[in-house]
Amino acid sequence: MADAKTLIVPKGATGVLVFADGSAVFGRGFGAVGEAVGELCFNTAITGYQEIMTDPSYAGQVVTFTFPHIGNVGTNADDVEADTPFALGCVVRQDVTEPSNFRNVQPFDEWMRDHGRIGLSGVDTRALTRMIREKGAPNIVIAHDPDGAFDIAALAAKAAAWPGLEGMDLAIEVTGKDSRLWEGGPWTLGKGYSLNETQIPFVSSEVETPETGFSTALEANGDSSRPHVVAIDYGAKNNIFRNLVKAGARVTVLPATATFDQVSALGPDGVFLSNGPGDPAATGAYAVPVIRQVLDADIPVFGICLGHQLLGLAVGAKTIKMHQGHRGANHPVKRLEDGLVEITSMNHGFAVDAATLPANVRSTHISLFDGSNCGIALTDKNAFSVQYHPEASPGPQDSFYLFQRFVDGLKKAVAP
Ligand SMILES: NC(=O)CC[C@H](N)C(=O)O
Repeated sequence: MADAKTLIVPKGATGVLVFADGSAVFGRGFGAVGEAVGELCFNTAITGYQEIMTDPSYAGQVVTFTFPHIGNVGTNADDVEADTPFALGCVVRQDVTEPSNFRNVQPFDEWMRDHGRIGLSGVDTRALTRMIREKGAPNIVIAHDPDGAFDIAALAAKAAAWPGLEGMDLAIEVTGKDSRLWEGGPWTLGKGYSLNETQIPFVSSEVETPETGFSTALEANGDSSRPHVVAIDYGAKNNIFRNLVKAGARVTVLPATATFDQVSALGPDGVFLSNGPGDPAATGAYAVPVIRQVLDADIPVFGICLGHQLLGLAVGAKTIKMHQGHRGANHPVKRLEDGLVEITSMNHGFAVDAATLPANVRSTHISLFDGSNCGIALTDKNAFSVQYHPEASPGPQDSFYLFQRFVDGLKKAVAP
């Protein structure tokens, strides 16, 4: 890493990461030409770069992949967790090569370019990861210019001026704007995504009416013998909804700003709180009052990641910004009820501070990497949440049981 004052852009460098202190890491740019400012984090997953790039929880962040070969299987229309990438860009060790996979539709670098995302290759990602581990996730600018005409001091000033993720509500920017009915279960080889027949007829993807809000959704949403989960979308990964369907639910998705009246008008058997980007405390300003009303109404609740942090805030706990966060597909988590270890998918930079949990909330899971809180359950209500990602995508599917546990609990609730 070189100092800004002595910095000369090396010959052939077409991409750069610039830090707020003026230091820089050069490489080769790919994908979109331009620059973006955000937080740099690292992800240790070996597979699933397209799911990672399209996870809305990465809004405001640039991902450096520790696995050296990224892009080598190209991209396709199925391996996406949202309609578009949300990570601002990525940093990789090897240059992106010609895709080699029967599922490839478009090379990764073209896909990045078409979606306005900046890539940087040829970087010593091990050194970068060690630096983040030691100093914490930094604010950076990533830039790509085929002529290598970088004004490092100006880019460093932009990185320094960026306020950082703490205090930033990004859920409001990435949430779906309309209510929608979710259809379809998980992907299988040769079949793609299953369309769950009991979820049909699919009447409309926009069921909001100006007078009644979302109240027409219930009739529209298929088989009423399946428990109805109303999912609040703070920046949800699609595979969460697919897993809820697989577990037997029918799912209506509402925007992050949905009011309690809009939620309850749908007659939910359960409410799901999704993952999402940014600082939970900032999103909590409007999300927490709604979640408290849901809890007061004794509607069962399940939350994942940001949804976990928001449930924590709703019961009176505090959230904290972590030093470097957890991002990868191999994170061991211990289930405290019986000591079972789940290997999990993770993506978070904030956490629930277990020391602030009130008496009626127990810690259910902890990280075996650093002992941080990874799950909570209320002792006096049917409400629980986990910090990690049981929907995988990418990652192991050890924790699918959580979807089943939630939906089975609702079936009991709706049984005659
Ligand atoms: N995946 C998520 O939901 C992330 C939650 C939150 N934005 C965090 O960084 O901790």
